[in-house]
Amino acid sequence: MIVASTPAESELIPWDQLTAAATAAMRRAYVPYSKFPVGAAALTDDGRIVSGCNVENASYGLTLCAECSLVSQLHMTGGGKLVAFSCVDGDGNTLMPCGRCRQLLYEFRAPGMLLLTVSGIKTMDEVLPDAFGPEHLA
Ligand SMILES: O=c1ccn([C@H]2C[C@H](O)[C@@H](CO)O2)c(=O)[nH]1
Ligand SMILES: [Zn+2]
Repeated sequence: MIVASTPAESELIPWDQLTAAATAAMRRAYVPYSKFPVGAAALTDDGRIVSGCNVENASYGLTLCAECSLVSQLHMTGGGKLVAFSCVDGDGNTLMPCGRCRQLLYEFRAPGMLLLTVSGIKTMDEVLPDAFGPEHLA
């Protein structure tokens, strides 16, 4: 199992590989409305890289963020938890996951999951403090 529990351990994460996978996924985006392609990639706790792109819809609110597609791929390719996450826009620049996607990622985080953000490598707790999760369901 791969676990990087603090930002100090982030050198264990193949960030370049994740960003390359996110960029490849971004090129598959379906974005006729926003024209804003997004790609996301994550390392799983058994060493896979899963990725996703945004898929928009004529009913704009039904748009799937890249992270939705990533979580779907996580399950379709064997499940597990996410150890590290990276997300890019159409220029290949690091992008912050939206609020809804932070919640999606929280559900499938491995302990100590790290995110590459516009302001450096952060923990899930830093980007979604005091999160609601399955542990709160009685
Ligand atoms: O974390 C995010 C933020 C935005 N988008 C997509 C949704 C929409 O298609 C486009 C513009 O918001 O970017 C994502 O895929 N992930
Ligand atoms: Zn989102």
